[in-house]
Formats: sequence, structure tokens, C-alpha cells
Amino acid sequence: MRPSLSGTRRLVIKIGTNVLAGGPGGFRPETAEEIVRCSAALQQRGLEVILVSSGAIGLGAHRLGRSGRITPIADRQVCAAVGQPLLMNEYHRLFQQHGVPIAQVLLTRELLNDRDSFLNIQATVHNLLRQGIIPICNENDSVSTAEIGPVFGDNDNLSAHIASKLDADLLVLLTDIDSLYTADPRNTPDARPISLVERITPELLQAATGSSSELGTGGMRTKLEAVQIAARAGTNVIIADGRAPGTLLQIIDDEPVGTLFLSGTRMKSRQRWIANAAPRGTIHIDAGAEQALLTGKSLLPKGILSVDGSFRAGEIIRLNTAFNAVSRLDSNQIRRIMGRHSSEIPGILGRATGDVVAQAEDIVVLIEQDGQQ
Ligand SMILES: Nc1ncnc2c1ncn2[C@@H]1O[C@H](COP(=O)(O)OP(=O)(O)O)[C@@H](O)[C@H]1O
Ligand SMILES: N[C@@H](CCC(=O)OP(=O)(O)O)C(=O)O
Repeated sequence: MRPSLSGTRRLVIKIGTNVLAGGPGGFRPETAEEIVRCSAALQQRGLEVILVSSGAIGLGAHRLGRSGRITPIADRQVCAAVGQPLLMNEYHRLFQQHGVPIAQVLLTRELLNDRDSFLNIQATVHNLLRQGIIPICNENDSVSTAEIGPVFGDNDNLSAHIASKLDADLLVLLTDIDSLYTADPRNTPDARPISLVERITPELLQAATGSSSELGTGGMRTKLEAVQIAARAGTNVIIADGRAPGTLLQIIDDEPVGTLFLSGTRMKSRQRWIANAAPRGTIHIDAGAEQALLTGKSLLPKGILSVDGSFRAGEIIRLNTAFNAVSRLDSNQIRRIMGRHSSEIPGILGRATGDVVAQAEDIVVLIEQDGQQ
């Protein structure tokens, strides 16, 4: 029995490349029109709607007369830069028919990771929503390369970070298949659809393979990664068919479409940010320290075995593989005091610094004790 989603107040809708691409002009206007109609209807019902739309690379490729899979990063960036205004133009035209204003929000992983720029993005999105404007997000593909800075590379991940950090109740991943199956039905004809997932198991992860299409990125694999990110922060996720008419309204009306993934306990906004930020370094801690953190204690230097990477005070670090935390000290300071008893710290770093490396409220558990993420 699936729980009701009728209480959803804020939802993030991710529209995959395969939903929009193809068709004459490299775009399916009738599919986009239907998604826009449903999004406008949901907004009319009082929900706050944020879109994350792929499709820029596909549209740009079509405009430039390119065909087949486009893999070199430089080519993808050219196609994205050409296609992004075309994509927004389509949305502008379609939403205008419903009298709904839209806004373009281009993001990178780095922007969402940095606390200050994240708070600015959050304020802008909240202001847009308050004024009845639907934000349409995409990765800023033409600036974000692995060489320049951390990238998402797929909008499944980006949408999960947006949903979790912007406190959405629900993330809908619209794709070209009606649900998650026990195996990719394109290669396994007897694969069965899955209606409800309460926990991502290793078997499910194995069932989810990459994309089989020319333009799609990541397939079900990145969608399950997205589920893990969103669910960890308390956001439910649905994978559903973006090409079937009325899907978005059916979801909110509790019709059993797609696969519903239930989330864990809801985290506070700051904890969501800590949980989902990319860590700048790793601190290896001993078993006693790990146990202490699991019972809600702060991290003290005594339990630290080693430090990898170079980071500043206030940046996000990983503790073993199980926790993300905000470090109170920089990596060099921690290397000087690791393994020492708290009473020795004032003599090394000075009295004002204190002996806490990470405060209990700034430590977030990523992996539950049975090893499931
Ligand atoms: N277990 C699975 N269940 C359903 N689809 C799967 C599974 N494993 C892989 N896939 C593939 O994932 C594809 C959807 O992902 P993708 O092509 O990246 O779409 P999008 O562009 O919407 O993100 C499906 O068309 C399907 O071929
Ligand atoms: N940012 C790219 C989308 C890449 C992507 O995530 O595609 P997909 O996972 O297939 O929706 C674009 O606009 O084409």
C-alpha cells in the first residue's frame, strides 16, 4: 500500500533528455506542452513547483546538425550553450499559454556546495516561488567541466541535490519508461515493474543499469543515486513516465503510477546541506570515536587516526565513510593535534581554539549501521 502524497507542498520535477528529445526539431513539443499544463495546474492548486529540465544538449545538437551520441566535453558544451536558450524559449512559449512566468536558474555542483552561494540560490528560488514564478533549473554545462570544478554531469543528481537542499517534499524523475523494473526491460523482456521501494538494496542497485539511448545520461543507475540523496534528506521520490499524459496530476492524486521511493526521517536544512555537500577531505577515526559519533557526541582529536586532503575551517569533511561534518579546524591544525588528549590541545593550538574538531550538531550520518545508504 503506497502512502498518500496529497500533502505535498513543494515538488521538484526533473524532465529527462529522453522525455523531450527526438521528434522533428529535436524536441517533442506535445510532451513538453503536457508537462507544462500539469505543472501549471499543480501551481494553481497551491503547490510550489520547481523544474529541472534536461534537453539543452539535444536541442543544440539538432540545431547544429549533429547526430549520434555526443561525448567530447567540448562538443557537449557547445551544444548546451546553443540549446539552452532554445529550451527556455520553448518553456516560455508554453507556460505563457497558462499565464505562468518562468525563470532560468543555471547551477553547478560548486555553487550548491558553497554555503554562501547556496544561501543566495535558496533565497532567489524562494523569492521566485513566492511571486508565482516557476524556476527552471539545468546544469550550467558550458562552464562546468571536471577541469574547471566539480560537475554533476547528470540532472538526476542535480535534481536530487536541489530537492533535498531546497526542502522539497517530493522529487519526480520523469523519464521514458513507466517505472523502475527488476531489470532493464529493453534487454530483459520478463522484467517486472516495481511500485513501492522502502529501501534501496544491493539487488535494486544491480538491476538499475545505464541509459540505452543516444542522448540519455546515466539511465536508472543515476536515478537510484538521486533517490539515495533525496531520501537521505527526507524527500520522497517517484520515477514515472514523462511522456504519458497527466502523469504529474495522477501522482499528486495518489494514483499508483511509477515507482515510489519512501524517504527517511526529514533533516533540518543545515543538515541536508552538510549531508549532500562534496567533502574537501577525509578524517579517519577509530572505532571508539565512530561509536561516540553514532550516539550523538562531538569529534575530539583523541579518536583521529589520520587526515587526507587540505581544507579550511568551516568546510565539509568526510569522517571514515559514514559521516559528513563541518570541520571547526583546518587540516593542518588537525594533523598537529590528532591522537592527543583534549587536555593537551590548549598547549598546541592555544586556549581560544577549544578541543572540538566537529560539533555534534554539525555531524550527519550517511550510512546506517547495517551498511545501507
Ligand atoms: N531496472 C531498470 N528499470 C527500468 N529502466 C531501466 C533499468 N535499468 C536501466 N534502465 C534504462 O534507463 C532508461 C532511462 O534513463 P535515461 O535514458 O538516462 O533517461 P532520461 O533521459 O530520462 O534521464 C530507460 O529507458 C531504460 O532503458
Ligand atoms: N544538462 C544536460 C542534461 C544532461 C542529463 O542529465 O540528461 P538526462 O539524465 O538524460 O536527463 C542538457 O540539458 O542536455
